[in-house]
Amino acid sequence: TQTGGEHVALRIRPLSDAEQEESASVVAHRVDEQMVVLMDPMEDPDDVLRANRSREKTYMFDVAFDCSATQEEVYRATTKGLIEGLISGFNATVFAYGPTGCGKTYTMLGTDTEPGIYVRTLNDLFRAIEETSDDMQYSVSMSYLEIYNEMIRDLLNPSSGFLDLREDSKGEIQVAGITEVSTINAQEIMELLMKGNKQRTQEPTAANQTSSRSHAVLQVAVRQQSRCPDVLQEVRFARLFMIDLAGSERAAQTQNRGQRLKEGAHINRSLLALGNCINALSEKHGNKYVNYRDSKLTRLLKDSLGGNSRTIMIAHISPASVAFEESRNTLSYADRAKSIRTRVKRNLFNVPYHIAQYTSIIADLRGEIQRLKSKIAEQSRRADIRNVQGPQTQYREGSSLCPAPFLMRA
Ligand SMILES: Nc1ncnc2c1ncn2[C@@H]1O[C@H](COP(=O)(O)OP(=O)(O)OP(=O)(O)O)[C@@H](O)[C@H]1O
Repeated sequence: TQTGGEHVALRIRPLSDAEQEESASVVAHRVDEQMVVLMDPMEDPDDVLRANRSREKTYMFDVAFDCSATQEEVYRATTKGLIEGLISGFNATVFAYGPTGCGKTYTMLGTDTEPGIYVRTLNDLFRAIEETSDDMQYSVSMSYLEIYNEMIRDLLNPSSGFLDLREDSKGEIQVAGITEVSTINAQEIMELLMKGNKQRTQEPTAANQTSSRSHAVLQVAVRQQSRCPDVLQEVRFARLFMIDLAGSERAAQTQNRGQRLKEGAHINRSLLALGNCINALSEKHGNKYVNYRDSKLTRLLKDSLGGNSRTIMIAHISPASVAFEESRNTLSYADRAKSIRTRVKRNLFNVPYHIAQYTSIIADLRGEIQRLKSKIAEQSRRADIRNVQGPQTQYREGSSLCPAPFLMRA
């Protein structure tokens, strides 16, 4: 068992064209590797009387990035470290949080030329598996879904309708009927994810032309088993969730009406439930009751948030003055997430063997017994021959064939 601290990163994206056109100033700055300052755009630096009412605030995270950070740097500092644990049976979760248009999809999926965390993680996972595959046998499967208005859709097979969450016999939450893909070709995966992402419910909002209205969840399951057959076969199983959350802005702030307002309410329900779980989990001595059942997202993430998983949150903000309120909300949400503590244990279990497998193991063991029996028989036959020859040798004392020690004893 390991105690994993919540790992919270913050990424500030570059000013967008629209923000530049609005002549927005930059109010969010990365001070150093961990510190971020959000300045108050309303503040007049010459107004000494109001200086102590400033809303300027600094925040500390495990790691902070600004617009100069590359996709590789963000991946290395956040997610890369999870892979070793994943192939040893530890669950992990990475989620991208933040308001619409602040770079969540860019960080997670990225572009063809600047791929994000999904593909980089899978590439390194496959490489790590290849390096240990002499002794271990792995199977990897992937699924990609969205949660939109509290309904689950398979992004790899959108025509399959809405899917249900079920709890399996081990108490783990599974999505019934989801498409599972097993491929270790990174190019193929990127194509699948790009295609899947196009199936996401996206609509232009006032805040983002191609705003994702849903939470997208890429789930990777890794199953590992020793290559040598044994009656009690140990199996390690781990799940990695990589989640691109829907925009966290309040419905009212994006001037949404009708359907958009309803979506906003559902998105907020999931994010509120997520926030409530984070709050409950981060209270040191207070109420430890965490209600995961409040939304599909928190039910699916039950193990990741409070239970058995290493969790990384990458919060995203715009640097622009016009986004001050949203950035402030995001920074304090991410700040609260820092105090979650999870206990992570390796997922190990023994597979109950099928009768046919027992029969083949018994046949193998019989063969092994037979081989050992004949080896023992051969050895005792040789020993008998030596015993018969031994005394004769001793009687030939003095002869040139007699070994020196016998001569001396005589
Ligand atoms: N770090 C970055 N560097 C360069 N471009 C970026 C960066 N972050 C975001 N962008 C660009 O900003 C735009 C909005 O980003 P993105 O779609 O990732 O936002 P989002 O947070 O996923 O939004 P939504 O919640 O609406 O889906 C995209 O055109 C994206 O390419």
